[in-house]
Amino acid sequence: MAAATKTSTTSLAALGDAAVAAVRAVVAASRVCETVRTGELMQSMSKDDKSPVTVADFAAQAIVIHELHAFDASIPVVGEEDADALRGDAEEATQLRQKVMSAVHSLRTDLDEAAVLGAIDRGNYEGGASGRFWALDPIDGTKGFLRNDQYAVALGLVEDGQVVLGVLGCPNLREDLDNPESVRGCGYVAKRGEGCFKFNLDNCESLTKATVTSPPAEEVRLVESVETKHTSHDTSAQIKAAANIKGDSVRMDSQAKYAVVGRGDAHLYLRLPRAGSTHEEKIWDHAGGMLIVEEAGGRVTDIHGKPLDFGQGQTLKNNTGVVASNGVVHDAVIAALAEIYKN
Ligand SMILES: Nc1ncnc2c1ncn2[C@@H]1O[C@H](COP(=O)(O)O)[C@@H](O)[C@H]1OP(=O)(O)O
Ligand SMILES: [Mg+2]
Ligand SMILES: [Mg+2]
Ligand SMILES: [Mg+2]
Repeated sequence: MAAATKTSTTSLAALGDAAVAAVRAVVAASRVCETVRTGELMQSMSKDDKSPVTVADFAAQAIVIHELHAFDASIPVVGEEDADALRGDAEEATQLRQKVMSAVHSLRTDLDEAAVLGAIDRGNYEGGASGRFWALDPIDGTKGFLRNDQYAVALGLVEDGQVVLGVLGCPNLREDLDNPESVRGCGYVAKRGEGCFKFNLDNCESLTKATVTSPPAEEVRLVESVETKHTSHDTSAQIKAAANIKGDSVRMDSQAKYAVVGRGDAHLYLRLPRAGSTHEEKIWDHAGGMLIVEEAGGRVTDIHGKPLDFGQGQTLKNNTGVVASNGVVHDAVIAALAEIYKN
């Protein structure tokens, strides 16, 4: 890799106050998640939709929203979690609540139960096409987190339906996908019109520019979900063949997939609805990651080539699936998808 030049490094402060607040909040939450993942506080439960949520999801949402509120209390938050499961005297709720408090206190001893539950529940905004709001996934890829695999703390700032700031904390991601010895704990921040930057989660004040890369067909690498319910692996194999993409395929949980495309380690991320799926993608699953890839010089659309529409409430109801790429392979992939999905 080329040595850093003056133009390829910058300070977090140069991206402005909202970026500073967002990055510091994500870094703090990433720390708490790692404390839970590697310590004694892990507990998970199943939500109504059968997806898992853990002590760390709640603690991370509390930490991020507390910090964002201190930055600007007037900006509402669309967050994935709420505190219902932590309230009341039932044994499971009490146990979970105590562990969430211990997780938060590993970093912030000043927050009491009311502050923590209140912060979590402040993430109840419905979103929409006008005004500003944060979209927060306190742990994206909870299944990956539980497998000690990839997960991300993901945050986006949406302004009149457009993502203007994106931050990802990927505590279990190494700096180089091809080097298992490389440094672990990667952060990313993108500001609309100002580029995409990477940082080490241990030092978020110093940023290095991140850009997509465009290798020959033999080296174009696909990233896709580990979970077979989240994407069609069969269809992605067909797309690779049709679009002349010949590199390897890497399966990885969470928005870490956007991060590896944005930094140039992978070149195409496909999220392809399975036949008959009625799943609407949530805005917090894409807001942060999408801007990381776009500002790194890549392209992000749905499977029909339409831009993702973040102004429709909590879900991307006007979109189907996601294609994120280095830009160069994008049109061929969309053409191949049109052939496959017409049937
Ligand atoms: N049936 C589903 N189809 C697509 N995505 C899903 C589905 N169920 C949950 N998800 C969400 O998919 C994302 C992770 O998927 P992947 O790791 O495959 O990219 C997460 O945001 C997860 O939520 P969560 O934030 O609760 O982990
Ligand atoms: Mg979830
Ligand atoms: Mg998610
Ligand atoms: Mg989540």
